[in-house]
Amino acid sequence: MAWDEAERILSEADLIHDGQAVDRALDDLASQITERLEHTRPLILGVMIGGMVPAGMLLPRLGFPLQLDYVHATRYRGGLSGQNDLQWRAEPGTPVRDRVVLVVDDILDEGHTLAGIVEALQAQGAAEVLTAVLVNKLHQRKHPGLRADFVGLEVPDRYVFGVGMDYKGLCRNAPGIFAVREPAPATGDRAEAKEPTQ
Ligand SMILES: O=P(O)(O)OC[C@H]1O[C@H](OP(=O)(O)OP(=O)(O)O)[C@H](O)[C@@H]1O
Ligand code: HPA
Repeated sequence: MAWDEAERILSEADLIHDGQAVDRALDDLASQITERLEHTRPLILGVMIGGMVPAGMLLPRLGFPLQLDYVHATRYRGGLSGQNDLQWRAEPGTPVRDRVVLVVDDILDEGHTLAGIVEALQAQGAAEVLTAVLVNKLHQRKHPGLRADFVGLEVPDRYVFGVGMDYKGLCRNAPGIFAVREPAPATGDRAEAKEPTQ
């Protein structure tokens, strides 16, 4: 774990969206999701690990009956660049057949994670699969045609962390959304993430 490095990264990072902006975005997401899903008895699936923070902040803002479960699929696995394969660590425990499903994640970056999850849920017979992300990263490297149905905030094409998003497994608890100041490998870069020495 990169504890010393994370402390330095956190102290030098640029604040992109503060906690109040995050709260406003979650309020806005909640009203859009309510309008679309309140009569559908949806299954909400948080995407572990990062999605647990925005999902936990979003759910108390939803005032209609829903069911909560999770999936765990990871592409970055503690690094700063995504691997080609999406590694499944937990499929949904709740059957999705004929259900309206809302997948909640922290960030839509290149979109391969959400695309893989949506494809798996559709293959399992979900009636409809919708996606909500706290942040969408702005760049032109998206999985073809991939966009989230509900987006809270936009972030620039920099490595970001906070409100669920990690820097090498740490800093998910930062109360706003921060961008790493020092140059980091672009997330589209397939190079191995450099692990720090302790
Ligand atoms: O749009 P993409 O480029 O596919 O990246 C987005 C995904 O990457 C992160 O997950 P990660 O694999 O880092 O796992 P984590 O949730 O444990 O941080 C994030 O939580 C998204 O699920
Ligand atoms: O910029 C990012 N930050 C944290 N996790 C991520 N997963 C994909 N992109 C990012």
